[in-house]
Amino acid sequence: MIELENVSKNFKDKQVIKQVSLEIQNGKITTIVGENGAGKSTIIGLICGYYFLTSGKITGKQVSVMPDADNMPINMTGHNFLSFMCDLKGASMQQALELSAELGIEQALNKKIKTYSFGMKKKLSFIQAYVGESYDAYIFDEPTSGVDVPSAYTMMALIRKLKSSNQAVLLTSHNMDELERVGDYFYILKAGSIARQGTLKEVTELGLANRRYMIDVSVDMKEQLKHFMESAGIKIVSENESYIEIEIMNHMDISEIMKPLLNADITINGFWEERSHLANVAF
Ligand SMILES: Nc1ncnc2c1ncn2[C@@H]1O[C@H](COP(=O)(O)OP(=O)(O)OP(=O)(O)O)[C@@H](O)[C@H]1O
Repeated sequence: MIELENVSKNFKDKQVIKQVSLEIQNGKITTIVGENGAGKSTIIGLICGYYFLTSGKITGKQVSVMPDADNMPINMTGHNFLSFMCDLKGASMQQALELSAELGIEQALNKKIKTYSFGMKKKLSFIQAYVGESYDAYIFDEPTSGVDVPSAYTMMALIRKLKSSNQAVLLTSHNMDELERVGDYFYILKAGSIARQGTLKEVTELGLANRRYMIDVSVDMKEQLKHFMESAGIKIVSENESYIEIEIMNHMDISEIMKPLLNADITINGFWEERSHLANVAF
């Protein structure tokens, strides 16, 4: 677990991180979301001790990090680099080799890193960050940028494994779908400050007084469904060919509508709560 309390950072006279407080808890994937220049990498740099704090406090500093920047020893082979990192971290080379196979770079390990593609270097960097135990947190700064889709999925599955073994993980990415799939807790960073934080459900709430649900209904049953809702006093806020959107008061339990609806013999194909997407609230 790592905790930041009121952390600020100035570069010369420019304050780029402003009173940021956040927690990277064990057994959770914590994410920082924000546009280019919002301050994500600077926060990671502060946690890792690359930069001095201007003010505030950070508790827990044993981190294993996959940095965003490409700063690998390009004249080493991938194998030598991993072996060096495993020695340094007291980690298992066997695990590093297994991860190399999972990410499809095992054939390239005998070659020098300078011959690697961008994505291959990212994979190598991911592996060196992943191996080893007993860290306060594992930090992955944009691990999947420039990585092919299957490998990005593999990386996310591996990160989930860290979470399952009760490790603390901090993840940044510009891929909102990816973050929505794996993130447990979100910090939305805007110009160096936390603008919003919470679970996906919390940060993407529409902020309306009432909740809205979309119902996908077969076309021939739509009128019947509308009639059902109107008789139950439920407001229909929009509709199209095969969907209706209803609004219910926040204090109302949706099962009060669902139970009688299931008994009403109306074929429902789908039912979900309308929420904003992470991208809508983050930018
Ligand atoms: N070493 C530095 N000296 C001066 N300013 C810096 C330094 N590093 C970062 N900055 C500034 O701090 C701000 C935050 O940058 P940072 O790299 O943390 O953003 P980011 O959210 O990681 O962006 P990206 O999504 O592009 O990676 C930017 O305005 C950047 O110009």
